This record gives sequence, C-alpha cells and structure tokens, in this order.
Amino acid sequence: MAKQYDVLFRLLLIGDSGVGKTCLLCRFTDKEFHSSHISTIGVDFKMKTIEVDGIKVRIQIWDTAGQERYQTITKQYYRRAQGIFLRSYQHIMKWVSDVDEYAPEGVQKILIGNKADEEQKRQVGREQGQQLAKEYGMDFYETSACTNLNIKESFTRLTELVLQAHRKELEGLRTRASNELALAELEEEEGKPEGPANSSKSCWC
Ligand SMILES: Nc1nc2c(ncn2[C@@H]2O[C@H](COP(=O)(O)OP(=O)(O)OP(=O)(O)O)[C@@H](O)[C@H]2O)c(=O)[nH]1
Repeated sequence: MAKQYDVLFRLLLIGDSGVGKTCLLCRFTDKEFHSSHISTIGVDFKMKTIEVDGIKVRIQIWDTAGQERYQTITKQYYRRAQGIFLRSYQHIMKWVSDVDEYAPEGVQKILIGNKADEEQKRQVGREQGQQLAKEYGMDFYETSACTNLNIKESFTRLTELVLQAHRKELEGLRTRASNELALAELEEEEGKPEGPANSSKSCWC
C-alpha cells in the first residue's frame, strides 16, 4: 500500500518535570487537555501527519520524562531527533548542553514557554523568554495546552525548520519517482495503534 506521507521526522519534547510536555503533545495530536499531572515514565510517543509547503510530513513526537531519575534513558533518544522542543527557562543551560552533547549536529530547536494562560503565576516575562531564545539562537513560542494557544503553530514551525535543514534531500524527494523519503528510520509496525497502547504514560525504554 502506498505511504500516506512524503517524509518522516522525529521530534523530541524535553524540559523539567511538570512544565506541560505531555499536555502539549496530547493537545496537538488528540486535541485533548488533561488537568492532572501523571509524570511520564521514561519516554512515550505519538504520531501526526501535517502538510507543510505541499509536503506531507509524518512526525513522530517523543515525549520524555522530566524527572532526573529517567535521564539516562531519555538522553538515548536525543541522537535520533531531527527537531527538539525545549521547555525550560530555569535550567535552560543544562538542557541546551545535553542537546549539544547527545543530539546530532544540525538538530533544530525551538524554545517553548508553556502555561501562558496562567498569567498570575508567571515567573518569566514574554520579553525575557524571547531574549533567552535569542541568546541560544532559537525561535520562541509562548503556548498553552489548556487554551490551545500556539500549539499547531509551534509544531508546524519546528517541522518547517527541519524541512529547511534537509532541503537538499527534499529536492531529491521532489524529483524521485518513488516519491518517498524517510529521513528517520522509523520502525512503524503495520496496524499498530498510534503510540504505546494509546497510553500517554507508558514506558518505551
Ligand atoms: N494551566 C495550564 N496547565 C497546564 C498546561 N500544560 C500543562 N498543564 C498542567 O501541568 C501539569 C503537568 O503537565 P504534564 O504535561 O503532565 O507535564 P510534563 O512536563 O509532561 O511532566 P513530566 O512527565 O513529569 O516530565 C498538569 O497538571 C497539566 O494539567 C497549560 O498550558 N496551562
């Protein structure tokens, strides 16, 4: 059966525990928001296909546990990512240095300030977030998984950046008769549900 997409990417969500990584993913893939915090154990993923510049992009989005004790496991997933969402202001240096150490060269990154709906609890101003992102050479989005602010926009932007970074291969894609290019080696099993047992909190380590 012909594939339903042209290109396949792996994106990764990283950041401190409780900042809303799982909620961002659920909002984007399932249009859902969960008010409870059940910490991710190890890693989990979900898939979604979007169209950017006429290219059907299948994205496999890995959600990592923010808790320190899982970091030996989660770091193993960096090396196969083409794009990374960083959600952390407080420990940004640590997360950026992990990305530099474990992710492939040329990986695309954007900084996310989530929970933008919680104005009262805000600790970092929008301008400060923007400044921080600029210092580290990243695009910046304030998001809310709760109100659906900038969710599609931020995922689409990171996908665009990855597409731009792989422009050469994409030129090949446009001219190739097979019309199929997997930039990530995805072991997508036939008939498997999207994500592990449709659970947002199971271990895939
Ligand atoms: N108000 C508000 N709450 C949010 C938002 N995103 C997430 N939350 C809440 O923040 C808590 C933590 O969200 P999670 O998505 O589980 O956090 P996480 O970063 O995946 O946490 P770990 O799995 O421990 O790394 C939950 O109670 C969510 O409901 C948001 O945009 N706005």
